[in-house]
Amino acid sequence: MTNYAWPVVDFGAYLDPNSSPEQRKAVAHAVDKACRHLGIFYLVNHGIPQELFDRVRECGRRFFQLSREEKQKHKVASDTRGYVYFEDVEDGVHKDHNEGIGFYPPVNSYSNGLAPNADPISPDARLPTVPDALGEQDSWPSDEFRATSEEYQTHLLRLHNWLLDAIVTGLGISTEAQNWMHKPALSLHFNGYQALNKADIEKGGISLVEHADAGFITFLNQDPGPASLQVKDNDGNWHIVEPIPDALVVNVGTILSLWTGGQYVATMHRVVHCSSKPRVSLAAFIEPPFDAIVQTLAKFTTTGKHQTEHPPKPYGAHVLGQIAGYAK
Ligand SMILES: O=C(O)CCC(=O)C(=O)O
Ligand SMILES: [Fe+2]
Repeated sequence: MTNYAWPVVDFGAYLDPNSSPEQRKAVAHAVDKACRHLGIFYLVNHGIPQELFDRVRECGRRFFQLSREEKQKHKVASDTRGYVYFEDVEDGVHKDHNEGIGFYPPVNSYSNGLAPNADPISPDARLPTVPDALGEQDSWPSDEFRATSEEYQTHLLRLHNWLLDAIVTGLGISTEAQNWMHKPALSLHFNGYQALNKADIEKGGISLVEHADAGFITFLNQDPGPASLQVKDNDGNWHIVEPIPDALVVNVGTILSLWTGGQYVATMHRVVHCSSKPRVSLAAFIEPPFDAIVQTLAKFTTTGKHQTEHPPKPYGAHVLGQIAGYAK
């Protein structure tokens, strides 16, 4: 296990209306380089007020401090939305040990009563609907929790549009062919971790099992310490992602990797939390709407690292397959 100097991308130039095209290109180049390496980087000067950055994580911390009984009230018969508790132990060692609460827009192409072209990020999209492919509707712990989360989402969606601009500049493509990217589905998943026990620490217990995120890109807001997130390199070695206060950790998901024929790496990551201080993180997943067709972009079908066939399919089919895979 080593500490690793992950790239730090200063996004200030992208957000500053006075910066030159060259300054913006330099940022786009830094994003491109990081995505090709292991698909992960810190983003600083991202424009989200520090106070909000901490306040939204604090909502999660207060929620996870509630009794199990209180938290269970937010279970919504889904492994994705609402409150979830995972504990998988084999021979006294944890393979998975975390809890979470997730908020997902309705799956608009899967018979939840919304028209297929409903804007998944419009306020209407979060009105109560019948259960959809991800389970029942969101269950917010409080109005304050919801208002803070929505304030944070608004900032993230703005940031996503800028980052998307940097990504397409870095890749030398246009977004025209993928217009869903301008109205993505944004989901929030708060994660809570208690310390792994002594046997876990001695025998390699895991808090959150190794995975790549299913969507396009993830913005992670992690506790300032201690370090528990780890990323796997191409040789199978794990490296710690030390928290940098106020920095977002950005990582590539499987769809952005698929877009680029594997030139951008879907970051393999996991969490091992050993400190007695509980840890909270907030993952914001930028995803295509479920009815968007995802496939490798024409530019990369012959230049991508992976020449395997990826027939175009709706994102919904892709992500539900991935969820089914986890559930095995
Ligand atoms: O807690 C973390 O640092 C990572 C969380 C994560 O990987 C996820 O929610 O997908
Ligand atoms: Fe993840």
